[in-house]
Amino acid sequence: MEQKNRANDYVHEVYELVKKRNPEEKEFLQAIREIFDSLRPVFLKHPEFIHNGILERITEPDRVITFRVSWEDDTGKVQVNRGFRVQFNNSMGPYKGGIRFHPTVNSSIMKFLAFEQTFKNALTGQPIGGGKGGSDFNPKGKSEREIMRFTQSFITELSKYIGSDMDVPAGDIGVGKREIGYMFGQYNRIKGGYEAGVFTGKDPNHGGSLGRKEATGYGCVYFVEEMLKGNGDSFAGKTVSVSGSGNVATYAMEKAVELGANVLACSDSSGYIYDPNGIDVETVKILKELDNKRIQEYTKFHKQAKYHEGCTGIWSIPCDIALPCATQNELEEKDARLLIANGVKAVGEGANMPCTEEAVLAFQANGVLFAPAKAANAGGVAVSAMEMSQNSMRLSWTLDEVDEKLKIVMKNIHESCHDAATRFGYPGNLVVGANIAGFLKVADAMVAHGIH
Ligand SMILES: NC(=O)C1=CN([C@@H]2O[C@H](COP(=O)(O)OP(=O)(O)OC[C@H]3O[C@@H](n4cnc5c(N)ncnc54)[C@H](O)[C@@H]3O)[C@@H](O)[C@H]2O)C=CC1
Ligand SMILES: O=C(O)CCC(=O)C(=O)O
Repeated sequence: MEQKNRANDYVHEVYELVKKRNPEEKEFLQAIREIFDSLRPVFLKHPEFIHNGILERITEPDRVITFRVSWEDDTGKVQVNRGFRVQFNNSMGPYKGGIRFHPTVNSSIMKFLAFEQTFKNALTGQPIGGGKGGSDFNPKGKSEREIMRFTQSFITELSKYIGSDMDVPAGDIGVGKREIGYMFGQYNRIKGGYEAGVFTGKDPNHGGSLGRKEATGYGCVYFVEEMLKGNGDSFAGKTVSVSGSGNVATYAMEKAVELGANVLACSDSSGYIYDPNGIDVETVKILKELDNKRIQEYTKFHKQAKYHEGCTGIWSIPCDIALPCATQNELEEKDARLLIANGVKAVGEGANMPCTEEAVLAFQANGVLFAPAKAANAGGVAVSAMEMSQNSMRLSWTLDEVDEKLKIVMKNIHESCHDAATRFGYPGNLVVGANIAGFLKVADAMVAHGIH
């Protein structure tokens, strides 16, 4: 009992400390609470983590780099944005995590993403630490040249802090292979060499890995399929709603359809489409990947489909499986309650922290199978780590080879989450399982590396 109180007090005290130090950072504090809620049983079994001040240290980033990004728009006007890189924890390997270009980017969002990334990356079983970066630059409405000039300016400053054994950025919202190409080109230009492994998510024709663009979405569906299998079920014949229509959403839809599901709806930040015949993923790819169009345009090619303004309306459509693949806190408690009332069986988080804390609790309390982001969307970074391996070995694996490895990684992550949940007294709770399994790996490494 005394030990239990000590574990509870420790978690509570450190949370209060983090809150005091980061009072305005609501997304960061949300991500901290989500992990802390799972960790109490860990400190009962591992008092050495308390003795080594692991929670105090693991919640403070190694460093946060903030910088000015000046660039000239097409009219010759000087524009200034703010750039970030949060190097959160490198106990498991070089900092690794995407770069986000979106007007909402701020310190809280960067820190929550980098914190989550630390545990996600540990779950993959690959030697990568946690980081994340980005800028409040809005790529919407910018010309190709403006995007290039901005990206070059961004990486000119960031190049001082990254490197293939130091910190390896990749894409995220608003950053795909085009932007990674500009960053890679500018980095090599500044350094005067060719450092293949300094970025991942590169074009497979020049240094990237086949299967990277598909990996997060496919990986999410592989994870959910494992979770369903554990409950005697599968994607076959299920109805699915997928929020977003970007990189993660598109390939989650593609894999779900391949496994026999009927994807009925997807969205973007303006609204959602419902197609009673099932979403035609090739049309979404053409609209989004090639033409950069709004999802509304889908209805021009598929007359039976309906477009609705407002992105959260997508959760009012009855479905068996919901895959939120757009952005943080996009699925709130009211949306969860609608999905539950309409009989949803499983939820898989393709985006980072897309469900609010209240939504997650509602799903769990109502017996909905729930696959948390740091496990379910780890396929992208796992294939990024494979890209780093290929770059080091100076060879390229085939798409089938990468996909086979991805399946194994996702199966292993599911197994370790499932086992950790059982071992620590929360059988079937993959939120607790993912938090504990990821935390144990990072905490063990931090103890081994001494206090610093
Ligand atoms: N790209 C990757 O490999 C990985 C991405 N993620 C996460 O997945 C999420 C999506 O990232 P990407 O697909 O790469 O970005 P993206 O930029 O390719 O696509 C984002 C999509 O979400 C839509 N969107 C934005 N806000 C929305 C909202 N409130 N409701 C509905 N749609 C909205 C956008 O219109 C766009 O279609 C993010 O949370 C990201 O951090 C996680 C792991 C890896
Ligand atoms: O591929 C990577 O390095 C980063 C992926 C990422 O940003 C994420 O997992 O959220």
